[in-house]
Amino acid sequence: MSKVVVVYHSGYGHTQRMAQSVAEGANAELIAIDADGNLPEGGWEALAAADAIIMGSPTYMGSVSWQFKKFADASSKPWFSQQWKDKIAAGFTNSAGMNGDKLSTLHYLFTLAMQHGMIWVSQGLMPSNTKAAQRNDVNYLVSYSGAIAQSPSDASANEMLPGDLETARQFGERVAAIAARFTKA
Ligand SMILES: Cc1cc2nc3c(=O)[nH]c(=O)nc-3n(C[C@H](O)[C@H](O)[C@H](O)COP(=O)(O)O)c2cc1C
Repeated sequence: MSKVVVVYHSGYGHTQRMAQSVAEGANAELIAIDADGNLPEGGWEALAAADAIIMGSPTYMGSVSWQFKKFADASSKPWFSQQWKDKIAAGFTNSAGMNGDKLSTLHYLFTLAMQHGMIWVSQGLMPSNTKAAQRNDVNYLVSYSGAIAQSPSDASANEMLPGDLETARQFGERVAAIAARFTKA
């Protein structure tokens, strides 16, 4: 069985809920980047042992949070020995706006994965974009590059929409299925 790790930062809990849904779908280990931008003990080792790494950050000012960026810069250490090369990679983000420049964040995560020589997995879900579309449909926000969610700026993490969380769960499932194809039995 392949090992999937979800590594994420969340300032106020919304992206954490999304990360939990992704991890549920992928049957993955969750690793939280803390408020100082550091991993818990054993975090780097878990990433080194993973077949797939799914990275998540809230969108802050059109990109990842500084805590996630600190983690990304610290990943230059495994980069030196090409530790993550040929691992499966994927990304997700959450922000207050329906758009809010979330794609910039996904592009940043993609670029980080490419720097590491990883293999990027797309969202892979059909868009819900017809006149009949409902806010709680899967992939209502219509992303192709990774999973996205939207939390109004005055909504608590408990109010994350079930459609966005289900989108995240199905995304995790997809990444795990792709990782399994790449993992030797
Ligand atoms: C410093 C900061 C910058 C933000 N920038 C954006 C932004 O560029 N686009 C957006 O849609 N929302 C933005 N937001 C709103 C957050 O993305 C939103 O509140 C999100 O749910 C926070 O996720 P978290 O609870 O995981 O930290 C910003 C929030 C903060 C605190």
